[in-house]
Amino acid sequence: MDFFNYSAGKLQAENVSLEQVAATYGTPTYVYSRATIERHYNAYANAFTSHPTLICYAVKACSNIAFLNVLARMGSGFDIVSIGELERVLRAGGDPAKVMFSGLGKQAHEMQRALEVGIHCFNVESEAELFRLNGVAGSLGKMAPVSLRVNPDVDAKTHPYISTGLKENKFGIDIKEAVRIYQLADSLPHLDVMGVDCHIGSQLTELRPFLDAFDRLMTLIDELSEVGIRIKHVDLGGGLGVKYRDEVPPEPAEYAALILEKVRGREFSLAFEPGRSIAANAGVMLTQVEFLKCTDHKNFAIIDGAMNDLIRPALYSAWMDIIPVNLSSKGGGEKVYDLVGPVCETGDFLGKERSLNLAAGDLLAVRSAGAYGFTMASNYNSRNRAAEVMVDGDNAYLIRARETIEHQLAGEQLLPE
Ligand SMILES: Cc1ncc(COP(=O)(O)O)c(C=O)c1O
Ligand SMILES: N[C@@H](CCCC[NH3+])C(=O)O
Repeated sequence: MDFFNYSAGKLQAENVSLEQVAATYGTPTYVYSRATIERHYNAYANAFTSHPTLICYAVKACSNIAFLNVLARMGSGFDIVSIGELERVLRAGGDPAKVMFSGLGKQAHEMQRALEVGIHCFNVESEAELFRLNGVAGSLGKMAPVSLRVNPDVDAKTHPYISTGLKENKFGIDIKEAVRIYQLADSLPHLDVMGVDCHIGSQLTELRPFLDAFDRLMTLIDELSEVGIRIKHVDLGGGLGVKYRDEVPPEPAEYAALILEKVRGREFSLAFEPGRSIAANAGVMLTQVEFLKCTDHKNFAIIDGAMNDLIRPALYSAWMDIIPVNLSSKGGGEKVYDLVGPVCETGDFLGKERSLNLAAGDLLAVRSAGAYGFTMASNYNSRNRAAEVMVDGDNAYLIRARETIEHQLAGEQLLPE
């Protein structure tokens, strides 16, 4: 079911008119649907009821506090990669005991804060990080719960920039080295070896690579058991893809059925870190056409949303669906347009060669923008970052005001005279 639907030729999110949202809050604006976030989270939670499983939403996909709060109220855990993300989770009412701390460059102060609030587990990616974590935990008189993120060397068959589980990628510990490094972790006095973790990439549209990675982790777990190391949880990371155009990604239930088949008789619990599959299709970005510029070679629609607001098309050549908010445009009929922003870069486009009937002032919705949209936004060209709105049934709530120049200038100073 899609919560962004047309009613009488006008696009709505749940029962709220997006034209009204744009009139109230301006553009560009991200709009999320609470019901969709809940439905996507439940698709995971309900799929794994037969085995102890922790769903840790990957905060990097969309880190708005209201968005996180919707998930926290449902009992979700969280996968974080920085102290900033941890503070957001705490502010949103998330339970620190359900937080996984991923990322390959954790700083000592970040480890300290995470230990103080009592997170579930650190996913450690190198020997050097093990030593640092052991030192920080020791200085606090605590034991740090750890998993090693192993790199299982499987091809996720996704875009090279978002594939993370191959041996040439910077992530994780080579699975061939893993037993030795687990023994090292086990010997350090302030580390408590809990689990094994992997994350092989993002926007995967096939289950085979996940299953191959899982099989490799099972072999590792058996090897660890032979040397007396018992694994309590297996974290398979995130990565399940979504439909942007014509992809047919597997549902969490299909993924769960195959994994649950493999865990039968095993004692460890499971964890997952889905980001995109919860957030992407729970959000759209609204943008307005500023000008049309038609030349002999090309037609451009210059819109007020740009690469600083939504970088995925520029960074990965990602195709995002762009649809009119009001189907009755005053434009003179369909033409093929490149939809470009005002930023001074040729790569500043949100869509190319789209057939649309457009007039200046028309509103457009960029679909599937809930994940890696606002969180990757910047102030490039000193543009203010967009507003964020959450639709909940009949109501729309402003959950982050549009940035202002004053926000941007705060903290900057001139040199003394
Ligand atoms: C360690 C880790 N976990 C979870 C995720 C979330 O991935 P996705 O948004 O593809 O579900 C990522 C991002 O790819 C990641 O790097
Ligand atoms: N940001 C990326 C995915 C990277 C996932 C984070 N490890 C995207 O928009 O597709």
